[in-house]
Amino acid sequence: MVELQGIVQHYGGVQALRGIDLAIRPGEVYGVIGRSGAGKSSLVRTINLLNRPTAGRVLVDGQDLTALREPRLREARRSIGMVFQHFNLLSSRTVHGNVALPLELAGIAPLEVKRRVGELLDLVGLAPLRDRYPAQISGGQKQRVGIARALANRPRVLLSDEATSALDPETTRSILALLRQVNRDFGLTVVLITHQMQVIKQVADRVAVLDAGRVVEEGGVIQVFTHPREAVTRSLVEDVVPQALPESVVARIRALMSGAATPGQLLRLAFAGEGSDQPLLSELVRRYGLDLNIVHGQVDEIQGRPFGSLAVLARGARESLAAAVDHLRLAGVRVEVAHV
Ligand SMILES: Nc1ncnc2c1ncn2[C@@H]1O[C@H](COP(=O)(O)OP(=O)(O)OP(=O)(O)O)[C@@H](O)[C@H]1O
Repeated sequence: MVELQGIVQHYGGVQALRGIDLAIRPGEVYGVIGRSGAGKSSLVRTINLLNRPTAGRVLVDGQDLTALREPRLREARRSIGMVFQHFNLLSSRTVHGNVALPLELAGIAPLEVKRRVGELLDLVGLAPLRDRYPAQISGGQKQRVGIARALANRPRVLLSDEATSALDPETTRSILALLRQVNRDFGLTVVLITHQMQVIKQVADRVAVLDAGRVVEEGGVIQVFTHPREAVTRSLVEDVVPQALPESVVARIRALMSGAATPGQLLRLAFAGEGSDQPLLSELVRRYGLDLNIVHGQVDEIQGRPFGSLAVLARGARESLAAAVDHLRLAGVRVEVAHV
């Protein structure tokens, strides 16, 4: 469990964090998103006191890190691993040497270091490259070294500061799969900050939205992505869950609605999880005799659970339309009757 209580971070006159309270559950993957400058890096760096906050407390498994002094602080920090956007590998050390470093610093005996590094390199799939130098491996491989190094002291928490931002989409997917794997296999709590919503969509359980140094929204990823409350969240998730209908679609709907004899309504449907497995639209046609025309939409997946949004032009008697909207809402679908 990672608890942040009243975290404030000032850099001279800049107030980067203005009172953050968060409780990150053991074993979850927790995402932090926000615009550039929102304070994401500052926040993740307070968790291992890479940045010591101006005020507030950081508790890991109930231990207040902000109250510790060396050498106990150094020891406590070993329970928190970190991976970085630009990998931060030592160019003068081999792959093996980079992963060995934190173990050597912790005073582990050379034979044990060798054994543990061997295991870690197997885990991240880099055993054959153990004698290469960072300049001789790809970005994705460098990040695997970064992850192996972060796991060396068997941490309980792994912090990821834009770990996939410098990687192409395919490599990103494989690194995220690795993070998910270590999260599951070791029950590791992962806190990741990213500006890539695809990353959150793929691996996070819960997400916090940071804006100007404050948490403005927090919740399960499906909830936050499909029902964003704040304007900043809506604009961030626009990439993966489009909020506004494209102009061309609006124009097409207007054309379809004008000149039609039967009254029509544009319904914006947002659904997540189990509801999306039901044949809801065909039921609306059968039960309420509606004419449906899907004008825009997408169905996607968050951690294996379907979610999506549809814009449907529905035509039929006024009472039938109202009954159909109730029917959808009862089935757990969020419905907005949109005006175009
Ligand atoms: N060492 C520093 N000294 C002075 N100001 C800083 C320092 N680090 C960050 N800041 C300022 O604090 C604010 C938050 O920065 P931070 O890097 O935490 O945001 P971020 O959300 O991670 O941004 P980005 O996504 O662009 O990396 C910004 O206004 C930034 O300019």
